Amino acid sequence: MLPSIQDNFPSTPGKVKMDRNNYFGRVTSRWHSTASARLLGCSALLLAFALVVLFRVSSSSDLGDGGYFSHSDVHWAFKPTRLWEKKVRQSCLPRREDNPMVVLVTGAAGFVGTHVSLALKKRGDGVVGIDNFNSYYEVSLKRARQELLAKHGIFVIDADINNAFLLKTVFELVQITHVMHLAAQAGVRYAMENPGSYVQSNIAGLVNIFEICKAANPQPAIVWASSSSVYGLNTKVPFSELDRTDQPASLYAATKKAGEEIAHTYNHIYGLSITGLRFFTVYGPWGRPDMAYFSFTRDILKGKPINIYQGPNNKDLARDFTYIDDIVKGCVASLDTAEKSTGSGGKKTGPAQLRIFNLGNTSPVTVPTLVDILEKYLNVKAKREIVKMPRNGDVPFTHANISAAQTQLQYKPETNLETGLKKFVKWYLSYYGDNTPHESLVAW
Ligand SMILES: O=C(O)[C@H]1O[C@H](OP(=O)(O)OP(=O)(O)OC[C@H]2O[C@@H](n3ccc(=O)[nH]c3=O)[C@H](O)[C@@H]2O)[C@H](O)[C@@H](O)[C@H]1O
Repeated sequence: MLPSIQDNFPSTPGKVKMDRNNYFGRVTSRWHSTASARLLGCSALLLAFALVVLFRVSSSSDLGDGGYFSHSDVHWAFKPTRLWEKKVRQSCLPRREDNPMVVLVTGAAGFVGTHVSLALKKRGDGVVGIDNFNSYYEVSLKRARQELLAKHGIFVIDADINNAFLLKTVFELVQITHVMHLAAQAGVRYAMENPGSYVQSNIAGLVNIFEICKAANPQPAIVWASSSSVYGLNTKVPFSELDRTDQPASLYAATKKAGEEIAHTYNHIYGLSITGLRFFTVYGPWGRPDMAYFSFTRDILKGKPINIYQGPNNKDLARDFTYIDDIVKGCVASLDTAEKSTGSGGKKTGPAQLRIFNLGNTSPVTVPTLVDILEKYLNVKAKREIVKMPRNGDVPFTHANISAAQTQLQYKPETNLETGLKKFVKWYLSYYGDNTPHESLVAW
C-alpha cells in the first residue's frame, strides 16, 4: 500500500517529508522490474509500514499530553488521556454569561492565532487552540507564544489540522460554536521551495476542517484567513472584494484563492456559515520572523545587509501594512457577526452566510520607508542593497478597499505603520534583548 499525498507531507514545511516522498518515488520506479520483485517490495513495504504504525501506537500511551502524533508521522493516530480531556474542557469554559462563544482557533501558536486567542479569552469566551509547531520558522517563538497562552488559561493542542480523528474527538468533548481557522502555510516566496506544504495545509487542511465542521452537530460558524495575495496581478486600486482574483502570482496565493472556492462549495452544499478574511501584510509584536519587517530588524541589528526589492522601472514596492491589533478587531467582529450554520447531520437545511472581507490599513507604504522607520526606532543605519524584485511570486503593491468591512464589521484600522513598528521594535528588543549587538537601541 502506498501512502497518500496526505501521509507524505506535513501541513507545513517538510524537508524531511520531501525526502521521504522522493524515497517512495525511487522505490516505486524500481518495482516495475519483475513481478516477483514487485511482490517482495510490496510485502516489505507493508511489513515496514505495519511496524511503524505498531511502534507509534504502542509509544503513544507514553505521551501524557494526550498521545498526539506530530505531523511527521506516517498515519495520524490519537489516544486522548483524561488529563488531555480535562485541559480541553477547562480551556473551553467561558467566563461570561451573555452569549459566550466556544472557539477552536487553528494555528493558535502562530502570530495572528495567538493574538486572536488572547482577545477572545480576555473577554470571557472559551478558547482551545491547535497548532502543529512546524519548523517553517523558529519553533521556540511558537513555544513562547504557547506559554503566553497557557498563562491565560488557553490550552493549545499539539497536532495537525489534517488529523481528523483528533478534531472529531475535540468536537465530541466540547460544543465548539465557532472555528477561527488561521493555521496555514504562510509566506509568498517559500512556495517555490516547498509547494507540497501549501497544498497540504492550505487545501487539504482546509478541506479537513470543513469536513469536520460539516459533520458536527450543531455545525459551528467558521471564520478563516484568506490573503491579500489573491489579488495577484490585479492593477485596479484599491483592491475591492469585487475585483478579479483569477491571476495569482504565487502558489501561496493560488491555494488561498482555491480555499475561497472550496468555502463556497461547503457553504452551498452543507450550509456552513463561512467568512473569509483577506489579510494585508500583518505585522506587530510576536510576529513572523520570515516577514520583511522582522528579518530586516534582525539583520539591521546584526549589521548585515538587507535586500530591498524594486519593481519594474526601479519603482519601489509598497504594501498596505496592517497592524495586528486592527486585524484582531476584524477577526473578533467577524466571529461576532457570523450567523449560525444551517446544516444538520451533514445536510443543509437552508441558505447560510458566505462572506469575504478585506482587512487592510488602506494606506500603502513603500519598503524603503518601512526601513527608514525601523532605522529610526532601532537607532541603527541599515546596509541597504537595492535589488531587482525576484520572479518568485511577489507583487509590486497592495492596497485594500475596506468599505465592506467598515459597513458590516465596523472595522476601522487605527494604527499607522510608524506607531505599529515602534511597538514591534519595543517588543523585539524585550524578547530578544541581550542577543542584540548594539547598545543605543532604546534612545527613542
Ligand atoms: O498580505 C498577504 O496576504 C501576505 O503578506 C505577507 O507577504 P508580503 O506582503 O510579501 O510580506 P513580506 O514578505 O513581509 O514582504 C513585504 C515587502 O517587502 C519586500 N521584501 C521582502 C523581503 C526582502 O528580502 N526584501 C524585500 O524588499 C517584499 O517584496 C514586499 O514588498 C505574508 O508574508 C504572506 O504570508 C501573506 O499573508
